Amino acid sequence: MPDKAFKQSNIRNFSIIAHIDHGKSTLSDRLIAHCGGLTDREMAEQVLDSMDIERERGITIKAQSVTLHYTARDGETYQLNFIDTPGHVDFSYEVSRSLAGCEGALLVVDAAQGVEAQTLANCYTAIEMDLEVVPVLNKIDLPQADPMAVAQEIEDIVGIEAVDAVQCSAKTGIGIEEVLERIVQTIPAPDGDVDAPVQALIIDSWFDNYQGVVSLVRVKNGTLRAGDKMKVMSTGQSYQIDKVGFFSPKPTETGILRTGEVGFVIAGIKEIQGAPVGDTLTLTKQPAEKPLPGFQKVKPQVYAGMFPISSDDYENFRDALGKLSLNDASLFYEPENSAALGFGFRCGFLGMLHMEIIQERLEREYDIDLITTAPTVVYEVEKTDGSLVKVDNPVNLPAVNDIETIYEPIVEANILVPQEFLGNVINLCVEKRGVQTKMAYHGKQVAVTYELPMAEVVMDFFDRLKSTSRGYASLDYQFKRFQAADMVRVDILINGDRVDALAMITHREHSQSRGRLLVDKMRELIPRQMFDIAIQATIGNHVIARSTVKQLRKNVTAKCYGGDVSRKKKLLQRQKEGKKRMKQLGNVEVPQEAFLAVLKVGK
Ligand SMILES: Nc1nc2c(ncn2[C@@H]2O[C@H](COP(=O)(O)OP(=O)(O)OP(=O)(O)O)[C@@H](O)[C@H]2O)c(=O)[nH]1
Repeated sequence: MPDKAFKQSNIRNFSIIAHIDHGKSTLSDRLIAHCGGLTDREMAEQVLDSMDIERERGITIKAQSVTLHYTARDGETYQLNFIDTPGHVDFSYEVSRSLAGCEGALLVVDAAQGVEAQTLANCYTAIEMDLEVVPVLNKIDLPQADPMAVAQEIEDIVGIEAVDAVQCSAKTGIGIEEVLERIVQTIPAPDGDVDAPVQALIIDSWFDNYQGVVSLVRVKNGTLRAGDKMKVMSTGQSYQIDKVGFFSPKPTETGILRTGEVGFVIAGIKEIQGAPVGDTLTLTKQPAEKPLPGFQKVKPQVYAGMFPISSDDYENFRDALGKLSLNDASLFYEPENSAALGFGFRCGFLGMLHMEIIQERLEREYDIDLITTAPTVVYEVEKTDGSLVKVDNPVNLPAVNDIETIYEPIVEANILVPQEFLGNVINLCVEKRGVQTKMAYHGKQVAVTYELPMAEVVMDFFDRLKSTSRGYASLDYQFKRFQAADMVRVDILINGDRVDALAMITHREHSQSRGRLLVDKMRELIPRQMFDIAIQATIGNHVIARSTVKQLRKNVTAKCYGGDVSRKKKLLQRQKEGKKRMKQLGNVEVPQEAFLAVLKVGK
């Protein structure tokens, strides 16, 4: 195939920036198919979304890459390295990491939907990183597609030229060759010096049970070969390179990765932290003086406790978190001990979706059953003695008498919404204690900016925004500052015992109603038992709401008359499975849902 006539000037490294559902996966598959990367059978499944969870949720989470060879109309064969990026608001960090390996990005916009906020944020990241942004109008086969209006919208809102944007339909295949031609013509070839000491940026690393750590790298200078001795610059550790190659999308060994190329490196690294993302690889025999700049680190925004239901799983859990955090630098964890839930970890996430995905991966890939506590943001607390502490766990909020002021994190949220739903969006923002700072009309769309408490945004804001705008509003947000707020801790007592894992921090204004909703919700969720269960919400010693689960022995088999034993067994089995997700608190059994009930009372 390609290799004999290798030319650095014929390499094009690019990513695709697109809002969810605008057709990134379909377009990727088209590009792969056009360049002959896979057989029809292999194409039957969308290939780039490799993890099960991604496929089920239909979203792209992890950066992956594929190398294609395209013979262009000018007769030259180009090597296209396409690095996939995730599309959800929680994962903009991973986008910047993928972009760090590229010279260009396709901005894919649904020609029937127009620009959305998330595309915007990622697009600005690409522009800041000096990438060539190539607009692509997708879904032109749809009758409601309006490519000219959307091109104008791109110019107005994103601020890049788009009048002659490529138009295509990833679904029917129209315009796909034009997209490839545009990539070749407008995205610059990588620069970089073949003769300089090797510098390769680790875009991603993951743990493979057979190969050890596999890293996806972008070679910025020099050449990496199988058999070379390489050094991980941050740790100073050296390893012999076993295999190098690229994904086609199947892993293909080439024995060599040259300046400008993107591919994998396997070097028998067994320790999980051996090749951190953002790090630089060089060779021991002629090491580079400095590592590459890497990319900006992100801090987790949301924290929650995660506790294995069975304490036997604790070590596995620690190990699994280590493996997951290898290619997810934004996942934070440290041991936490809860009186109610035992030993577990306090984990930090970028947002709620990130949290759900990690929880699902732990349960599915590592087979660990977990109880997750309600997520909370990080507060700054000024104490009466003048000291300032950060609190990411309601349990650690200092005693009321020791608190001078609590500061809550405020985000700036950019929302794009069609005019007809603007009223609904404004109402939602007001309900969430938002303050409007900007509003501008762009054709049919309105761009509004609000300052909102992060605690309100991370809970159910995104879902509410979507449902109030029939899915049309889009959101992007970033941390702005800390601001003094009248926050209180609401505790939950079950039969008089405070359950540390159920505490929440909330605004005083909402504390009464949320406490009420929470105890009512708990009453629904906690199954009746052999005795009455009192549920109370308190602030300090003050009870703000109470509720009781009346005693009753739920006898599910009573419904089966006669002697159908197998049906009876099945029912008992089902009841047992239902119990698996219960946690025994004192003599009360509390289901997992109760620990997340706070999320359901976000009003
Ligand atoms: N009519 C039409 N539908 C398309 C086109 N491209 C994609 N779609 C459809 O749009 C939907 C979303 O496409 P995907 O490719 O999964 O979108 P995505 O942007 O990859 O979504 P994420 O992976 O969630 O980021 C699917 O139902 C596709 O079949 C197109 O050109 N025309």
